[in-house]
Amino acid sequence: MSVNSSQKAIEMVGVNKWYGPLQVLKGIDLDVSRGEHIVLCGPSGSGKSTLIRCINHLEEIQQGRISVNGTELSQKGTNADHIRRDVGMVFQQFNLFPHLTVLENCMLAQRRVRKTSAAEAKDKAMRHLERVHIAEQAQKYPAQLSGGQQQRVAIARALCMDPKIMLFDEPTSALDPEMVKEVLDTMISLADGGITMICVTHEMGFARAVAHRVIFMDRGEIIESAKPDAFFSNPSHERTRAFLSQILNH
Ligand SMILES: Nc1ncnc2c1ncn2[C@@H]1O[C@H](COP(=O)(O)OP(=O)(O)OP(=O)(O)O)[C@@H](O)[C@H]1O
Repeated sequence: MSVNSSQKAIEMVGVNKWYGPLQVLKGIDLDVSRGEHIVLCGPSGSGKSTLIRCINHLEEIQQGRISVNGTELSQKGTNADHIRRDVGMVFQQFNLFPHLTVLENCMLAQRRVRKTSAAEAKDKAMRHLERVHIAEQAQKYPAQLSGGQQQRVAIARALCMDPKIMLFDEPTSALDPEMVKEVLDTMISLADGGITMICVTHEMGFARAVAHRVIFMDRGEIIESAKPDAFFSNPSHERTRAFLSQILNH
């Protein structure tokens, strides 16, 4: 797992965000290096999803700066499309188009956004479906697949856009336990390929296996950020210890 710490993939400086009167991000400072893998954890409602959704302007921030691969996201998101070219996102609920086949799901954005030819889009879709071991399901519709298979399609679909950064928002939390491993294995092999990754998850085995850094958030703030060994064996903050004992004993 190589990290190029001289080059920043993501830079967040003094980011504050409110939903009405509720401040959900409080002074977030975060640098992510190219090739770095970050696992973001914390209690429900601590702002994890909001933080990663701000990176590609699915949410607007009110204060602070966010840059992606050296391009600063404008406050109103006028250059969000440019930023999103580099950023793939995978959600808890897969978000596949139900009326399109697996193959069509993987071709759509390539055709619409990149104006790729049908043959090229199909070729790339099949390559990524093979990469996530699901090429044989290409002609099926999402509803005909298991949750784990749908999530692997969602990952393949994101990869078809050649993202430099992948954001995962609790990608396994809607899955039956027996399907979690197949999705985590896919993500581990993706991490081995050197892509920059931020993953919101409570899968601490995954964090130990791939994370360069584990970040703990609580009530809109980054409380702790450490390498996995230190994070798990010797967390420095009481709130991190309480959170870890809760999830590890669950
Ligand atoms: N669209 C919205 N409008 C108003 N409040 C919101 C909205 N989205 C999130 N919130 C609130 O913002 C806070 C942070 O939510 P967020 O989803 O980022 O937390 P989280 O740490 O990802 O939680 P979870 O682990 O439960 O997904 C919560 O209090 C939530 O209720």
